[in-house]
Formats: sequence, structure tokens, C-alpha cells
Amino acid sequence: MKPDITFYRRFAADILSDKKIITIRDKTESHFHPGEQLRVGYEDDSSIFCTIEVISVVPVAPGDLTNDHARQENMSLAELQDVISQIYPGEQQLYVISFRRIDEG
Ligand SMILES: CC(=O)Nc1ccn([C@H]2C[C@H](O)[C@@H](CO)O2)c(=O)n1
Repeated sequence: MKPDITFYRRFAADILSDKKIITIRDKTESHFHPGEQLRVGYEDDSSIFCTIEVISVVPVAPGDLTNDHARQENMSLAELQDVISQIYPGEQQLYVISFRRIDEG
């Protein structure tokens, strides 16, 4: 079965240990709704590694990212800004998807 959302493999351990509870995405992945359950897969092979429930989807400009966002990503703010600029270079409108993990696999 195909995942509803994918993550780079390096972030999976943080999701599975509930240290990473948000993800920041562009408009193409801003269509999720609170209460929706998403199958989560690896970016590289699309295999499923857990299920999450969406809590909220909130717009954010990259320049408005805070230490609180970084804490919820289990990163420093500098690391988060670096990741975002690599994945979404030049993007001015992003979305914070807050979630809770429901189960593994
Ligand atoms: C296709 C795609 O965009 N894949 C992504 C995007 C973001 N992430 C992670 C990286 C950071 O931890 C946050 C913020 O973007 O989400 C990802 O794993 N895969």
C-alpha cells in the first residue's frame, strides 16, 4: 500500500520515538486535515513505517520559524532552517503539520 506522506529515512527514528511531532511542508502537502490518519513511509522506497494522526495544519513563512518549531522537530533552529532551505529553496509559504504517532507499521 502506498504511503500518504513520506519522510527521509534519517528522521524515522525521531518519529518512532515521538521526539519529532511536526513536519513542515509546501503547498503540495498542505491538504491534510485534523483527525486524518496517514500511512507514513520512507522517501526512498515508500515502505510504511508508522501511522500518524494529523492534529493541525498551520501556514508559516520560513522567516517566522522559531525555537518552538525546532524543538518539535527535535533539532536546533539553525538545523531546521538549514533543512528547510535545502528541501524548499526560495519557498515563501510553508505549512506546519502537527501530528501524533498512532502506531508502528
Ligand atoms: C517530499 C518531501 O518534501 N519530503 C520531506 C520533506 C520534509 N521532511 C522533513 C524534514 C524536516 O524534519 C521536516 C521539515 O520539512 O520534515 C521529510 O522528511 N521529507
